[in-house]
Amino acid sequence: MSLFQNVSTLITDVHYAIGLSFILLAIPSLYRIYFHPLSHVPGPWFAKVSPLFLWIICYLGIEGRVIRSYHEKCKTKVLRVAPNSLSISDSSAIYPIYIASGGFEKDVRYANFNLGPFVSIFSAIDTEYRDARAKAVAPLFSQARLRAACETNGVIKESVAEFVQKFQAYRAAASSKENGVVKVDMLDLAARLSIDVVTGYLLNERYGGLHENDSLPIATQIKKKLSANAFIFAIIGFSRFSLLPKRIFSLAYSLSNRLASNEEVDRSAALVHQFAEGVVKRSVGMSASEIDDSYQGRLMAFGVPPHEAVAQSEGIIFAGADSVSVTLSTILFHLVQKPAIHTCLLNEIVTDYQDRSKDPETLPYLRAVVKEGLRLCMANPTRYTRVVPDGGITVASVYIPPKTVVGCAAYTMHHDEEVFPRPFEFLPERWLEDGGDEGLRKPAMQRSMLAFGAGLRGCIGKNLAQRQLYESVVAVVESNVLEGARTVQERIEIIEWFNAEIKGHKLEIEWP
Ligand code: HEM
Repeated sequence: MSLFQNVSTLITDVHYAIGLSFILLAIPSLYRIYFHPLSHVPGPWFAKVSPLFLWIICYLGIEGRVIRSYHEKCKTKVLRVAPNSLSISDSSAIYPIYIASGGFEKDVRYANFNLGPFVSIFSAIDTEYRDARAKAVAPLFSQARLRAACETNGVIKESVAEFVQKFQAYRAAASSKENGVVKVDMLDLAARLSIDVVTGYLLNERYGGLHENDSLPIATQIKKKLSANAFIFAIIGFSRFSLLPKRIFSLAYSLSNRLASNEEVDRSAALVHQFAEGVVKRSVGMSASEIDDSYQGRLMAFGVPPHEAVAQSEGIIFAGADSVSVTLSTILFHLVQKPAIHTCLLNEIVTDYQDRSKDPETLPYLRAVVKEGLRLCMANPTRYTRVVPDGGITVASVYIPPKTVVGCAAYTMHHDEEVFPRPFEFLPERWLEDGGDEGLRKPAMQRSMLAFGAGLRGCIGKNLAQRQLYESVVAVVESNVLEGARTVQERIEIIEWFNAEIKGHKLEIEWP
């Protein structure tokens, strides 16, 4: 055979191969666009043919804003975001998906959140496994126990008071430009408070976030970040892979760990692990009443072995500490940017809350501020995914067949312009009965709030988180520590992974 014949056979073979690949790709793509049981649901064509689009926006941390923009572009409440996955922006779907009869089952992506070999309350798909553990620890989140922790000598009360003292000391140093320090990072301070509250309240021993650098000069303290941060940010960061199928996830996770192996993360994870191991060790041999009083004690009394109790304790430290600190620092950030709101809040506290006889949640303006903070904070901005059971459901007149993965996202719900006009602005007044529209919007706003998720698999720590938020906002506002401050960043920018990351890991303020 001549060289010419060889080359022309090769070209023909390449043509065939390209043609064949094209057909192999085109057939499933055409099926997914025109014949799939979800072919009637609007969405961009590339999302219909492959999950790659969803994986990429998840990885890049832009899932919330991109999906919201496609809901608007396609003018639909039910959007196809992957061949078998939908985003829903209709608040009437929250009840059937998350609440009725315990809600739909979590989808397999939650297995990517397991604590290594252990399944957590959060990552469990099997509801029996989850319910047994959740039942063991549920009494710890009762309002009566929380109220006691907010009274004098209670762990929440004490931690919040120390947080404000630290804030005031940092302010004094930054105002006098001690050793060149001029800014205070509220996110870091809030993280220190939150880890101390969640550990002190649930594990009966404070991690020591607020005091870990007390021996250092104040200017050095201000510059240093919480020792558990690197561990927390590493967990947040790996959720960028959370939508991948388990096998690809494990591969991507171990590869990224190897490439980005980092001593700081290892040191930080070891510190949190040592702490959790310590509290579990000290719990072995506790009295019955002490067991009753701690998260790890209750889990072990239920039958969880100590090494699993260590992992579950690390899991709850992460779940509790990060989201509350993001929410608290978001609220404080807006109070700095809008001093008029700070003044209204202070007036309400001075007028109606001096004797501390009532529950802070009954103060209308304070409640509005906290609600608006929860709306905007985006601690968990993306879809809480669930699987449609047999029989399917109909949402906004769109039939959704069984086995479809569906989810509502706080980013889409909380930024719905029809429900929350000027959705990206911090406007607590919108929650007041006399907030300009006689409270007419309020029922729809309430229905659209998803900060803590909804139903049985909604946030187990909601009461604890809210208590800490109310106590801290009152204490900060009363202390006047924010007076005269201005924010260094103009706005809060987040990376929209399953747990949001505040860009740059800081929310700084200064006193010019
Ligand atoms: C402002 C603070 C918080 C926010 C915004 C928040 C948000 C959420 C959301 C949205 C979910 C449901 C996710 C889903 O359906 O996929 C959730 C679940 C959960 N949260 Fe929170 N959370 C906060 C504080 C806490 C605290 C303080 C704790 C515990 C100390 C906690 C522990 C959990 C656990 C264990 C679950 C899983 C519940 C289950 O699946 O049964 N969270 N949280």
